[in-house]
Amino acid sequence: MITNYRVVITSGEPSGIGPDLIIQLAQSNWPVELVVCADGELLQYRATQLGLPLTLLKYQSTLEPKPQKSGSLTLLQIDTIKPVIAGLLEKDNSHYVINTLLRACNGCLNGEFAAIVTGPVHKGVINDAGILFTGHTEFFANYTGSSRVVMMLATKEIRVALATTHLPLKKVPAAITYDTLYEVINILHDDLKKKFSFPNPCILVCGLNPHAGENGYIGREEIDIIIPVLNELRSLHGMQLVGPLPADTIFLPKYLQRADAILAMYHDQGLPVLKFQGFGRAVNITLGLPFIRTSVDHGTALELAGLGFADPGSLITALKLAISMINNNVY
Ligand SMILES: NC(=O)C1=CN([C@@H]2O[C@H](COP(=O)(O)OP(=O)(O)OC[C@H]3O[C@@H](n4cnc5c(N)ncnc54)[C@H](O)[C@@H]3O)[C@@H](O)[C@H]2O)C=CC1
Ligand SMILES: NCC(=O)COP(=O)(O)O
Repeated sequence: MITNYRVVITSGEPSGIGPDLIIQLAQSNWPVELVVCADGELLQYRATQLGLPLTLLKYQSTLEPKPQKSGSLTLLQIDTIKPVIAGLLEKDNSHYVINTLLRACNGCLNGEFAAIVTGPVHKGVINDAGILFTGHTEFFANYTGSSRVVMMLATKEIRVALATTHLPLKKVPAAITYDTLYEVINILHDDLKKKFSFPNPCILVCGLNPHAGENGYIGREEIDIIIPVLNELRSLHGMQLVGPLPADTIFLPKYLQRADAILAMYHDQGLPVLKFQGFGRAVNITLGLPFIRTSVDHGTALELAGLGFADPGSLITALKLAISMINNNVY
């Protein structure tokens, strides 16, 4: 296993559970150096609230990366703007959140970090601060100039990718164009091969409308867009694409057993099933970025911050997946 590299972790919303989870993560040895983009004072204060030991080591990019010892984290200091109170949003600290993302992203682009693992942010409060923000996925895509990225959430048992990400529901149909869907399936197919080692992945594709449109009587997107894209990709590249299938039955075990991934047309078509099946141990992965990015499957859970009830399972799984992707040399 390659161990001499650094993974950068962002704290996410400072008043949420992100800091708690990172401190919990630090209670084990890790084979790689964990560089946390966060405010050290915030982490120390939260560690005291949680009653957990924490030593912060100053990040020095010129030193050789070292495996991270239990009870410690390497700190890349980013200052919060206002005092942080667990559970209480403060819009001015949104600039802190964005600064952590920018620093971590730049570090991935310049080779300082082998992967980024993100803690949960609060999209609403970032917008309250006057910063247009719909999610990390779109933020990293824009910042890196990636023309198209794909959000995929995965447990050990299922992988659910999304054709559209954080969009108001009424904008979804217009966003599912021939070109978009074509690119999304290409990225998904490519990454399932390269990053998840499926030699000839089988992707099940949801319809957009109830009953996948019922032959056009309950919507035409299947006939006008989805079927032509699937046909083209099958005939040009020999992809194993099944569908469009009705989204209400696509997750039945008999379909799932042949699927390497399910492609849902929109956020709440696919993610409720995934979260019902594996909340707390799923990972959110952005496909199509120039670096590895994994994240938690949950949000900021403000009501749990600082209390010691937040489950670090998803963050731990996200970090383990990032490490295994680095070791499989997927970039
Ligand atoms: N990766 C990210 O940055 C994500 C951010 N969000 C943001 O989080 C904010 C809150 O979103 P919600 O819809 O309330 O979802 P949420 O995931 O924060 O909370 C949903 C439920 O799950 C529980 N929960 C969440 N994480 C938990 C954990 N680690 N351990 C134990 N229980 C946990 C919460 O207490 C709550 O009952 C929103 O602003 C949303 O945009 C949501 C999802 C992902
Ligand atoms: N439901 C997933 C989510 O909201 C996280 O999105 P992102 O911030 O990773 O883009």
